[in-house]
Amino acid sequence: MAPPQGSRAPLEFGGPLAAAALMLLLPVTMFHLLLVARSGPARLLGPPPSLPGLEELWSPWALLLCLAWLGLQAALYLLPARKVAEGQDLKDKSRLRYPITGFQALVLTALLVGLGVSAGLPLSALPEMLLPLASAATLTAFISSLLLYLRALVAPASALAPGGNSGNLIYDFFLGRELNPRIWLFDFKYFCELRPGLIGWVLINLALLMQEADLRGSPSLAMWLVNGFQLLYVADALWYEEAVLTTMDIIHDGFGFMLAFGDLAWVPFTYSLQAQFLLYPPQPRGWPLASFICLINAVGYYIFRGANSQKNPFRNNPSDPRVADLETISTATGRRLLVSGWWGMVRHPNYLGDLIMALAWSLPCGVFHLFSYFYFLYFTALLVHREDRDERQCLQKYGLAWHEYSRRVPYRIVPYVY
Ligand SMILES: NC(=O)C1=CN([C@@H]2O[C@H](COP(=O)(O)OP(=O)(O)OC[C@H]3O[C@@H](n4cnc5c(N)ncnc54)[C@H](OP(=O)(O)O)[C@@H]3O)[C@@H](O)[C@H]2O)C=CC1
Ligand SMILES: CC(C)CCC[C@@H](C)[C@H]1CC=C2C3=C(CC[C@@]21C)[C@@]1(C)CC[C@H](O)C(C)(C)[C@@H]1CC3
Repeated sequence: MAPPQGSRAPLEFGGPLAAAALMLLLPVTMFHLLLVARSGPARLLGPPPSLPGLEELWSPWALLLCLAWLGLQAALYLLPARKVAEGQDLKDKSRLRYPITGFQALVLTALLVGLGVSAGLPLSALPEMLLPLASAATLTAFISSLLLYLRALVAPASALAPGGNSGNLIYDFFLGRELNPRIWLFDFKYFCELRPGLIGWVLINLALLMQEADLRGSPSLAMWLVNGFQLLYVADALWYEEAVLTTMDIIHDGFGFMLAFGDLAWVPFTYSLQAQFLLYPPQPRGWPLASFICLINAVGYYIFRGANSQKNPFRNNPSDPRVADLETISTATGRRLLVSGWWGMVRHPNYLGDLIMALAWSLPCGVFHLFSYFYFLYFTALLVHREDRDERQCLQKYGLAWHEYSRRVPYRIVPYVY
């Protein structure tokens, strides 16, 4: 049921036609990249590799593995939580509760995988299954989005997201209609955003590292770097799990195809492209270069973590001693905006740190292969677009106060550049 005329949010992502195109283009791009990655010298802009047969693209075992993975992560989500956090205020001023079990899920998954490998589980065979696994994840995302769309038909208007309820079936299916679809404490969007895809990503990376060890006797330094950096990123996301409750995806976006596909398929299969790339050909890296790349990653992480660790406590409790000294401006909504610290440097310091890390993840693959920079290029486009969406949402929320913030902090992501 669409909200009454007049209360509809402006269409984002280019409207229904672009949403339809994206629903086709995103899976096609993902499969293209997976095929290119295993085709020897991986060329991003080269001719598409020949299409594999159906038996290479689909396997019922891969679907079973995918569902078992989701089942395992769901079971770990439901384990007794070290903490139950509250989300931000909803329209009716109530707050939802979220179990904080992400890091524990990562550690338990690592223990289970460790036990499995020592009992003979052939983890290094996983990369051979990436294509059918990606097909299974795409199908799961598609069916989940369909069920979520149907569920939203009977949801009360108060449960719907600000966007994603235009009345256009394709657009709403893509963006997602319900803001927080959940059954009791099991919140589907929160679960998918942080668990199966992120933990699946580092598991694929680990399997690629083990495959490289099988192929060459030991993993290369470049492979260690990519694995280490990305494990740090995922472990950080799960350690600071609560911080995801103040992100745009949880507060603003509905749960539809974009996030379901993004979380379940796009993240594990395209975010692991650098490790996939590193299997062919070997990329010898010396320690001086490796140390420099580590330094770039450390700078990115420092900015990313610093910025998110200022915004999140501030949003939960503005008088939190960690942020109480920061300068703020008031807004007509009663909420304040940080104008000093990281948020006084640019308007999206967390994006800046994230982008610097993205660069550090590609550098171990060398500078001659555009393919290994796919993540960096895609991520730059994603964050520039996301920043633009957020800017419009904040302008709508905070009006004059946002203009004042933009005047005081004129750069969006990169100081003196953008
Ligand atoms: N690896 C990946 O694929 C991706 C990673 N990310 C990362 O996820 C994280 C979250 O991103 P995202 O949700 O887009 O953005 P933010 O975490 O920056 O959240 C934006 C919101 O923060 C609040 N805000 C903005 N400016 C201020 C300020 N000066 N003071 C206080 N609050 C402010 C506003 O919400 P309000 O005022 O209503 O609280 C705004 O809508 C980022 O670190 C990003 O890099 C994001 C996308 C993809
Ligand atoms: C496929 C489409 C083009 C877009 C899909 C976008 C999604 C892949 C991303 C949207 C926001 C995300 C976030 C993270 C992962 C990628 C998606 C789901 C995040 C969980 C990564 C780890 C970070 O520490 C974070 C801040 C917790 C991120 C939150 C946003």
